[in-house]
Amino acid sequence: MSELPANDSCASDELPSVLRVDAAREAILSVIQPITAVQKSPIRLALNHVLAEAILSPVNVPPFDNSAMDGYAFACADLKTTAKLTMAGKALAGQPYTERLHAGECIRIMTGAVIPAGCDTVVMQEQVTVEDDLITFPANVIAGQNVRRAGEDMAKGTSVFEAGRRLQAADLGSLAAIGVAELTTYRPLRVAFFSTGDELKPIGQSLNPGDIYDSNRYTLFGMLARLHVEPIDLGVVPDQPDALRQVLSDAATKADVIISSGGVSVGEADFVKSVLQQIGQVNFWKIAMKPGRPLAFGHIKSVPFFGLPGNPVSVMVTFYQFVLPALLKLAGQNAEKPFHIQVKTSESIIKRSGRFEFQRGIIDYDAQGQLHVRLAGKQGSGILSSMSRANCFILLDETCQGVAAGDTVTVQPFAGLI
Ligand SMILES: Nc1nc2c(c(=O)[nH]1)N[C@H]1C(S)=C(S)[C@@H](COP(=O)(O)OP(=O)(O)OC[C@H]3O[C@@H](n4cnc5c(N)ncnc54)[C@H](O)[C@@H]3O)O[C@H]1N2
Ligand code: MOO
Repeated sequence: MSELPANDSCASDELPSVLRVDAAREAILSVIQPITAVQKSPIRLALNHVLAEAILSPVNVPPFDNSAMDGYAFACADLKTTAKLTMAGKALAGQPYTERLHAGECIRIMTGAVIPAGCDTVVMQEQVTVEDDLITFPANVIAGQNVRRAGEDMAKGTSVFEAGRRLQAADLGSLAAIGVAELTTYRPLRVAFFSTGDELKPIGQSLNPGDIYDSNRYTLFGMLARLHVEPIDLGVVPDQPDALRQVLSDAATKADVIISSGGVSVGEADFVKSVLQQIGQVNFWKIAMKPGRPLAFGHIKSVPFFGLPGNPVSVMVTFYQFVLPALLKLAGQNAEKPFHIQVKTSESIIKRSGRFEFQRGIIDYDAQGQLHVRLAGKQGSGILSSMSRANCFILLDETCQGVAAGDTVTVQPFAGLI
């Protein structure tokens, strides 16, 4: 691999006493205690909530054996001696056939209708010949075909969901299917967040020389909004220790977790670490990663605090890699393995050893229909547009010294948060 790009915002890779990415994540998770406060809510309002109770099915789903096809139901044994059966009645979904079935008879049946007593098999109507009430069946009918068994989806008394599950759309349907109207879930996390920096202006105001618009509060808001949290937007805090102290102390009285962006490096206006040290505790503040090396993690009283770096890509990467797993654990959600896949890269990737890199990539199909990944443009930690273009992180570990086109790399697809 040749030279690094000139606009690399993290040029020095040789800083001492930095934590590895996995060690930092473990250190964070080891001090996060899940909340215990719960609430009851109707299932529709529980979408995206974390279940605080295990759910066993009180019923069978489906509740009865029923037809998977529009067609004819009968006792399969009857077809041993004849291919023709006489239609004796009709069963529709919600309108069961209740008479007794005699030998040599079949029932016209619709999808979802109860399988009448005495029947065990259904043939779809396209496969029979109908002459008035006489139905001729094909050969090779298999006993039990097209019958959906009672409880085959969710059996009475068995586990449907474990506590700690974050409820998805399909789950709401499953809960409705077993007749559950209300649930106990953990209450939403209260997440306070703010930006720091004298250069930051809120959108709607005009920019003076040296000013930029505050974008981090919007990316943070967007990622938090995808989770089930109560966001507490504390705005932009100037680069003044007193102001920071005030905002942080106040946030610790009302939030379950506090997130800031900016002011964590070594510049003359970077006060986050020193203020955290005064009013709380700094657990660590440097990680061997790019982007996102300066990340102050600590707590104020018992409230975890994440001081994310100010660069717009760094804020998103560190949120995804550290804040997200912490928020999920804090919210009571069961841990999940990160979803990583191996994909060929269609271009070479520049990387020097030392730090774990999260480059922004696009997983796509090439002209031959093969899955591949390519870079989502420039990789500087200020290139926020690369996050909008990307659909995954390309994970390059500390020892990697660049990747050639055609090599296989590990990618982490964005999971609906970015
Ligand atoms: N001498 C050193 N300088 C820097 C180092 C270092 O190790 N030694 N690390 C660099 C790295 S890597 C990063 S990342 C940044 C992180 O610094 P801070 O967290 O103190 O961030 P700021 O200096 O406040 O801002 C960095 C950059 O991002 C812009 N920014 C900040 N907040 C926002 C916002 N809310 N919306 C949009 N853009 C924002 C800010 O204007 C700066 O351009 O430090 C490097 N320096
Ligand atoms: O550019 Mo720094 O490593 O982004 O976080």
